[in-house]
Amino acid sequence: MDFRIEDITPEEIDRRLAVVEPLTDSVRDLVDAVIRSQVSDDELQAAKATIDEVVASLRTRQRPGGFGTPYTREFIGMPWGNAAVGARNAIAPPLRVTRSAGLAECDMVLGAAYEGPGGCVHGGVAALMLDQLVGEAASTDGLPSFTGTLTVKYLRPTRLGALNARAEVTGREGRKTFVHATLSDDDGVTVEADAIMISPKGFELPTGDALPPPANSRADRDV
Ligand SMILES: CCCCCCCC(=O)SCCNC(=O)CCNC(=O)[C@H](O)C(C)(C)COP(=O)(O)OP(=O)(O)OC[C@H]1O[C@@H](n2cnc3c(N)ncnc32)[C@H](O)[C@@H]1OP(=O)(O)O
Repeated sequence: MDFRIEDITPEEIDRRLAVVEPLTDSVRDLVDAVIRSQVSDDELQAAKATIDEVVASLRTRQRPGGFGTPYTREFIGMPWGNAAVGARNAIAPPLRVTRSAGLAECDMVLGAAYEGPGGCVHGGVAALMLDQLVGEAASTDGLPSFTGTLTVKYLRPTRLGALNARAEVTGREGRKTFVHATLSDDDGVTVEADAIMISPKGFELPTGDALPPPANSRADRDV
């Protein structure tokens, strides 16, 4: 797993987020617009040419590989490429997770970009959301952990739209943390998951303290 220190202040984090979050929002909006657009073929082709120009301009300077999760010297993580929460990742809804001891929760709106069966959330997307939540719940004591096993049970179709996800630690055994998670709509639970999360062998925080919550968005930073 890549680990790098980015020696910046909380103010600099906020400044960078203020630039990238609106950009990512625009790209997210673009994805939705392309899926649902009913303009003519000529207009679609013109849009492609404009988008290709923007992509070429962004590619003039690129990071090799993924974004990774840089940490400040105070161990504030910046998982900005993360597929569920990343501030620079338009694939992420993005989730805005609230955490307390052994608990992680978030509201989200999953639109057209997350469709599997017509009008419903893709099963893999539901699993992605719950995987993030179980990871967040298991990590609230400060130790990061990997998903070892994630068992997902789809109780009924999840309609696209407003949803809530919740994960709660149910037990710990050595390096293993057990977590139960649910995805719900207004009528109740649609998907539930159980996870066995494993902390890496010999991993200790350099400070011996719990990690502060990651800085995924300006909203998180305001908490
Ligand atoms: C805040 C951040 C949120 C991030 C959320 C995102 C979460 C993710 O998606 S993480 C990415 C997906 N997961 C992965 O890529 C993990 C890949 N797997 C691995 O790296 C390793 O197999 C790992 C770390 C899980 C376990 O390896 P290792 O530490 O060597 O395990 P090992 O020493 O053999 O076993 C330790 C214990 O865990 C158990 N265990 C090991 N692997 C698993 C597993 N896959 N499932 C369940 N239990 C397991 C063992 O049985 C053992 O239990 P016991 O102590 O009772 O005997």
